[in-house]
Amino acid sequence: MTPLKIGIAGLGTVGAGTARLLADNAALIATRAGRPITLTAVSARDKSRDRGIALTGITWHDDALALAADPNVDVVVELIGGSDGPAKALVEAAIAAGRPVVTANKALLAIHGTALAAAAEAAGLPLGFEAAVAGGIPVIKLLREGLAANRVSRVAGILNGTCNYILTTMREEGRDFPEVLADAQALGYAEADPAFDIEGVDAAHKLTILAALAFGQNVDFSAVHIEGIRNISALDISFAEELGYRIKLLGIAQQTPSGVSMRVHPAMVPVSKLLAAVEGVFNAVLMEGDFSGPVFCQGRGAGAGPTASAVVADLIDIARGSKIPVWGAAQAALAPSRPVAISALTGAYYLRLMVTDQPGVLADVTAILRDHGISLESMLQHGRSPGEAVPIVLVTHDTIEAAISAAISRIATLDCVLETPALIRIEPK
Ligand SMILES: NC(=O)c1ccc[n+]([C@@H]2O[C@H](COP(=O)([O-])OP(=O)(O)OC[C@H]3O[C@@H](n4cnc5c(N)ncnc54)[C@H](O)[C@@H]3O)[C@@H](O)[C@H]2O)c1
Ligand SMILES: N[C@@H](CCO)C(=O)O
Ligand code: NA
Repeated sequence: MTPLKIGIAGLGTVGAGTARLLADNAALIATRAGRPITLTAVSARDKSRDRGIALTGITWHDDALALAADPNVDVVVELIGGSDGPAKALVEAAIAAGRPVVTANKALLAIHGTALAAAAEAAGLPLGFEAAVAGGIPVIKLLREGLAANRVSRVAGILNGTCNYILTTMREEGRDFPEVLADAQALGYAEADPAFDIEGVDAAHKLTILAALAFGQNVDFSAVHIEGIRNISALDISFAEELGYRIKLLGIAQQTPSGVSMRVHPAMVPVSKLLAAVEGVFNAVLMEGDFSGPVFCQGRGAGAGPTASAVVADLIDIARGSKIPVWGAAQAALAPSRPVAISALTGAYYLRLMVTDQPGVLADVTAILRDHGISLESMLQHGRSPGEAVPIVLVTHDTIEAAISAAISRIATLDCVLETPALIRIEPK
């Protein structure tokens, strides 16, 4: 059978992992794809680096753009990364040259996904991106194909392996944030700039992609409310535990009467929920279809093996001649997104204050909450240290975010409040 010839740009964690998988499972892949999938060309920065993969007989291009024009390449696999620059130029050039593209680049798709899909559709070419969201979990296929008959009301997930690994390790081992981040980088989980992980941007790229598929809308990264995990302290992790929650960085896209609300932020997840038990580098996504009911999937969200698994799944689809629309419907059928402001969100909140331990503090704080119509479910304070700084935790009943934000702005100005208050949204029980 004629092989499908692959050119890979970028031989880092994912690129080298993909080359390894194509070699190690070649016979099985050929059987399932109906023909061999063969690596014929690569482009990377450093030709002399040992990546543990054999590159003999494979064409080396110093310029990744040359892959798009190489007559010995049928499919271009973009594993460089970055929303613009060489990754975007390569994907555009490959489509213009009539080559299908597979990419793991969520930043590129979240920002330029509409234009790239339009170009691919006009050229009648597949554009695969299973690896871009939740690594080895086949969540793109699940939403676009498995749940294609459903009206989806909500997608919620743990979408960043680095953050979940950091939060899990901080809780289990009581280690500090920077030290655990260095581990995640060494394991190949983090983005080239790990700020994308810890600031929630990477999870927001992935949520943008999931929301486009789930709600039949164009990608709209700018509509996502984004908060990362930089300010999550060991103190909040331990209070969460005491209250029966785990702190997770969640990405949530939800249909509301006024549009699709999209947000990424740390959340207190009740320990009884499936998402609370997803630990380490694992990702998970919970989807609600009107006929399917809830669908939950879990797997490794980052790292060479899981991500390569998703890249090669897309290559097998292409070898099989699959013709699935990039975003699950013709480009013309997709709607613009209708963003919903975070201030309109309703839910319960965890509020932790560092205050001076003195009479009247709680009365001042609760008076402000009362003035904003916010009622309390519970309160925690441990021990007494008169005149010293102590943490107090307040858990609210459901309230509108605009009210709690306004209340916190006032609480932060009280003399007895010593630090910026910590506010964490609570997922429903
Ligand atoms: N690491 C993961 O777990 C993971 C998981 C899912 C998706 N991704 C995505 O996969 C892509 C690659 O990530 P990675 O972790 O392998 O990154 P990486 O930094 O390990 O690898 C990227 C490689 O691209 C090379 N490169 C840079 N500019 C180039 C150019 N102009 N031409 C050719 N090569 C060039 C770099 O030298 C580097 O080796 C990114 O889009 C990332 O977001 C990564
Ligand atoms: N940096 C990403 C890689 C997987 O997309 C993560 O940690 O989840
Ligand atoms: Na995936």
